[in-house]
Amino acid sequence: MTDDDGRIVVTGLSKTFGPAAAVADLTFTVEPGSITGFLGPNGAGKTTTLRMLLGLVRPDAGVATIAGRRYLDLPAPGNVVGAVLETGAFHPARTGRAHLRIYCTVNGYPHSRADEVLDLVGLAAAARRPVRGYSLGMRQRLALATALLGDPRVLVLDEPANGLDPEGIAWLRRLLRDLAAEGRTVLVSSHVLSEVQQLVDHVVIINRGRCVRQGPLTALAALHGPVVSVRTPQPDRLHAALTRTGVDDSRITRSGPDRLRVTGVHTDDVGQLAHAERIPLLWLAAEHTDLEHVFFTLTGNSHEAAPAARTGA
Ligand SMILES: Nc1ncnc2c1ncn2[C@@H]1O[C@H](COP(=O)(O)OP(=O)(O)OP(=O)(O)O)[C@@H](O)[C@H]1O
Repeated sequence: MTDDDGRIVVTGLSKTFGPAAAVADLTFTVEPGSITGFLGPNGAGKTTTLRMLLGLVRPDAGVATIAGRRYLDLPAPGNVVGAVLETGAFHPARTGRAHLRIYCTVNGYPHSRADEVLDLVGLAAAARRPVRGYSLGMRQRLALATALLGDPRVLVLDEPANGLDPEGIAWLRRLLRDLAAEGRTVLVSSHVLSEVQQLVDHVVIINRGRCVRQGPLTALAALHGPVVSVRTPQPDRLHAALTRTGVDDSRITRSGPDRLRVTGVHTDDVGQLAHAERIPLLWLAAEHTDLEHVFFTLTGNSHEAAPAARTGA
């Protein structure tokens, strides 16, 4: 397996439905050996992009390739790409095992492969139960098992964390990490960064059909800079002192009656400034970078940024 084998390359992809562009001149690359989060708010164009990548929707312009070819031009797509776009398409009366065996028959895989992937996704104990009794999380696992049948180099998963409890997410993280460590390409979409933050090491963030950021998750954290939370009986004076030293007003928020939250400065700077101005401080702390806040800033959905305002506590 060489690195080129599993690269996803999206170049200038566009799709318009009626008057509105769902995807507009979208360009990004997903590298093998890592887990990439494909992120954007609801309606950003994630599913449309994945459907174009998988040959289910014809782009108006641009091209998406997997391992150097368009999906429809891949000679044995099931061995190259495993995809989960929706998890509702199971026959309710069929057992998980029967569902997978049908896929084995259709694709020419041995039936033993069904049991292997059931083991892999932790569904062996439920293999002989009808799917109608499966929880949403179990359906997610079965969908993932279906995608893994052909031992694909590339995995494309639409909202895989949806329906999983924290234990399920931890399990998914281990599984995807193992698959990526084997050199596979893993692309997972989500509209909630916090849901996949522990899962991914790279991100492609889209908004209104366009790429607004791509790169390592750690770079996203650096984009935000440090965040300081400070309590003082004189928040207005401290606010004014900060702006006098050049801190932009937009970086200072009042997060409580005696509390300010300041981005882009360090605790040392705030402490020294308060001392110089003789402003008493009751408390001063560096906050963990709130990636969700960065995400909302990038995608312009600041009205949803309530969790960020909460973090001063
Ligand atoms: N078949 C279609 N016909 C008309 N409009 C569509 C169609 N598919 C998607 N759209 C529109 O394109 C835009 C992008 O939708 P898409 O489902 O790709 O976004 P998304 O990022 O996957 O959102 P979500 O997280 O809600 O699934 C939306 O405005 C949607 O209403």
